[in-house]
Amino acid sequence: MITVALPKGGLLKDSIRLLQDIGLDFSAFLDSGTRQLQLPDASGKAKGLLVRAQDVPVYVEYGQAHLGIVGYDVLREKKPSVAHLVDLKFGYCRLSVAVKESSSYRSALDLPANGRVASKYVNCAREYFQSLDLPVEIIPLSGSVELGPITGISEAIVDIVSTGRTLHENGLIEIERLYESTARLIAHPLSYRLNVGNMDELISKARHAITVGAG
Ligand SMILES: Nc1ncnc2c1ncn2[C@@H]1O[C@H](COP(=O)(O)OP(=O)(O)OP(=O)(O)O)[C@@H](O)[C@H]1O
Ligand SMILES: O=P(O)(O)OC[C@H]1O[C@H](OP(=O)(O)OP(=O)(O)O)[C@H](O)[C@@H]1O
Repeated sequence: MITVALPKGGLLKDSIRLLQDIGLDFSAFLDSGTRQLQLPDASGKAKGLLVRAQDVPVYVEYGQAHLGIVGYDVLREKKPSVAHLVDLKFGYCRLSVAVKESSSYRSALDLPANGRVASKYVNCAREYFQSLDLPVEIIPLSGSVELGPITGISEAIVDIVSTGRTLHENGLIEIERLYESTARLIAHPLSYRLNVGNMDELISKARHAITVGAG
C-alpha cells in the first residue's frame, strides 16, 4: 500500500483535488467532524497522513510516506533528500524582501550593513544576503513576520507574498523577489526507484492532470 503525506492548511484542498484526479480519494480529511490524522483512501489502495506543510518532506525523506505534496519554498529552505517529481502549479507565492513603505530602502543593497532581517525562511534569507555580499543579522520568527519592521526588531523581512494584501495592510512594500513557489509532488528516492505501489503510474497521471488542467 502506498502512503501519501498531505499538507494541512492552505494547500490541503488543492492537494486533495489533485489526488482525486489521479484516483486517490482523501476527501474524508475535509470532513469537519474528523480529527483523524491517518486515513485510508476511499478505494483502500492508499493511506494518507495529514501533517504540517513543513513536515511533509520529513515523512517522505524518512520513507514513512512514499509520496508527498509540499511548497517549493519549503524544499528550498529545508533541502530534504527527496525526489522532486511534478510541479503541481497550485499554491503560487513568492519569497520576497519587504520593508516599511515609509523607509528609504528601495532595493536590498540599500539596507545597512549589519542591519537586521526577520524571517521564517532563515536559510533562504542567509543565502540571499550572502549572494549580495551584504552582511546582515537574520532574526528567526515563526509567523506574523510583517511585525518585524513595524516594531523595529528588524529593518526588513524575507517572507512569502501571495496577493500582497498582508504587506499592504501593514504599510510594507516588496523591494526584491528571491524566487517563486508552487506546490510540488515529491517522493522517497528509493521507493521511487523501486516503483513502490506502482507509483510511476500515479506520477504519470499527475503530470497528465496538470497538463489537462493548464490547457
Ligand atoms: N499566502 C500564503 N501564505 C502562506 N503560504 C502560502 C501562501 N500562498 C501559498 N502558500 C504555500 O502554502 C504552503 C503552506 O502554507 P500554510 O500557511 O498552510 O503552512 P505554514 O505557513 O507552514 O503554516 P503552519 O506553520 O501553520 O504549519 C507554503 O509553504 C507555501 O508553499
Ligand atoms: O500576500 P498575502 O496573500 O497577504 O499572503 C502573505 C501572508 O501569508 C503568510 O502568512 P500566513 O497566513 O501563513 O501566516 P503566518 O504569519 O503565521 O506565517 C505570509 O507569511 C504572509 O504573512
